[in-house]
Amino acid sequence: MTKVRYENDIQTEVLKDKKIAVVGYGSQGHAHALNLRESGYDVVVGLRPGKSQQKAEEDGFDVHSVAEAVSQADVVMVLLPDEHQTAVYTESIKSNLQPGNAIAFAHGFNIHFSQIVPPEDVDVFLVAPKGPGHLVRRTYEGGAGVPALFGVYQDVTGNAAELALAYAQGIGAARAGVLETTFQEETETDLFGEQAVLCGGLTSLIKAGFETLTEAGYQPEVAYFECLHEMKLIVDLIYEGGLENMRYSISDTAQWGDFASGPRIVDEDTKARMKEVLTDIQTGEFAKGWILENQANRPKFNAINKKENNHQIEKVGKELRDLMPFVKQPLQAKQSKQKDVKEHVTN
Ligand SMILES: NC(=O)C1=CN([C@@H]2O[C@H](COP(=O)(O)OP(=O)(O)OC[C@H]3O[C@@H](n4cnc5c(N)ncnc54)[C@H](OP(=O)(O)O)[C@@H]3O)[C@@H](O)[C@H]2O)C=CC1
Ligand SMILES: CC[C@](O)(C(C)=O)C(=O)O
Ligand SMILES: [Mg+2]
Ligand SMILES: [Mg+2]
Repeated sequence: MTKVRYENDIQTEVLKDKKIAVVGYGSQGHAHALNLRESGYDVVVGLRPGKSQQKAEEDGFDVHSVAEAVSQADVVMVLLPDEHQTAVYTESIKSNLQPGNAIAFAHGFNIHFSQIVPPEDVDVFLVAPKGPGHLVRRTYEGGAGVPALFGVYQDVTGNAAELALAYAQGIGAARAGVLETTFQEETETDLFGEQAVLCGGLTSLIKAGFETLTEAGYQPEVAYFECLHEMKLIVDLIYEGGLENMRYSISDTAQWGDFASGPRIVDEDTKARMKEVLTDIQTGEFAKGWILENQANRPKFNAINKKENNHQIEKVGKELRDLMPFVKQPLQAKQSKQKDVKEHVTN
C-alpha cells in the first residue's frame, strides 16, 4: 500500500517561522487561510479589491494587493481560479518572488500544462485537498480534515517536500491522510475524476434518471427525492463503509437491482468513453479547449450554465429544500463566490 502520512509523521518546524501568502479567498482560499492561522501559522492574504477582500478583512486578515502579499511572504499559495492564474502570476507574482521562496498550488493545471513557468530559484509544490474548500474548512472546524495529495515540482532549498507536508498539516489534511503524487498525476486524475465521475458523471446520471421518470409521467417531486436527495444518503453509506456497507443497508431487492441493472447503465461503452475523456486530458486537448473558452469570454460555459440552472430538477429542488431547512449548510448562506452558478444557489 502506498505511504499515507498522518499528523505524527510530519515535522512542522520548517514552516513555523515562515510567512504564508494565500492568494485568493474563495472556496479553497478562505479554508486554507483560516485553517493555517488556527494551526498557528503567520498568514497574509493577497487579493484584488472586491467581495473576497471584504470577507477576508471581516475574518481578521491583513489583506494586501497580490504583489504586496507575495513580496512579504516566504511561501505563496496560489488559490485563484485556474483560468486566471497565469495572468495574475505574470502581472503580480513572478517579479515579487525572492530566491528561496516557495510557490504552491492546490491543483497542478497551470504548471503541468506549462501556462506558468516558475523561476528556477524557488521551490514549487502542490497541496491538493481531495474535497471542496468549504468542507476543508467545515471538517477542520469539526476536528477532522479532508485528505490531500502533495507533490514537488522543483526543490531548490532541499525543503520543498517538508514544506508541503507541513502546509498539508496546517490545513488539517494530515488528520485524514496525505499522499505523495506528481503534478502530472494530480492534474490528470483530478480532471478525470471531476469530469467523468464526481461532477460531470454524477450530474448527468442524476438528470437522466430524473428526466426518465418525469417523461414517463411520474411526479417531479418524487423523481427529485428518488434521483437527487437520496443520492447523498446512499453515498454517505458508501463513504462510511464502502459499497458493501451501502448494500448491507439497502433491501435485497435493491441490491439485486443494483447487480442486474447497474451494468446496463454504466457498461463497457461508458468505460470506453471514459477512456476518451482521459485521453483528452492526457494529450492536453481538454486544457487547450478550456483556455480558448476563457480567451473567448466563455460563450459555451455561460450558455450551458444558464440552461443547467433552469432545469426542472433545480426548480423542484429549490422548492423542496425550502421546506427542509435542515439540509441547508452554511456554505449556501455565506457563499461569496462570483461564479454565476454559485450566485444562483445564494439567490
Ligand atoms: N474549489 C475547490 O474545492 C477546489 C479547488 N482547487 C483548486 O484551488 C484553486 C482555487 O480554486 P477555487 O477555490 O475554486 O477558486 P474560487 O473561484 O472559489 O476563488 C477565487 C478567488 O480568487 C480571487 N480572484 C479571482 N480573480 C482574481 C484576480 N484577478 N486577482 C486577485 N484575486 C482574484 C477571487 O476574488 P474576487 O472576490 O475578487 O473575485 C476569489 O477570492 C484552483 O487551482 C482549483 O483548481 C483544488 C481542489 C478543490
Ligand atoms: C471535484 C471538483 C474539484 O476537483 C474538487 C472539489 O476536488 C474542483 O476542482 O473543485
Ligand atoms: Mg479535486
Ligand atoms: Mg479539480
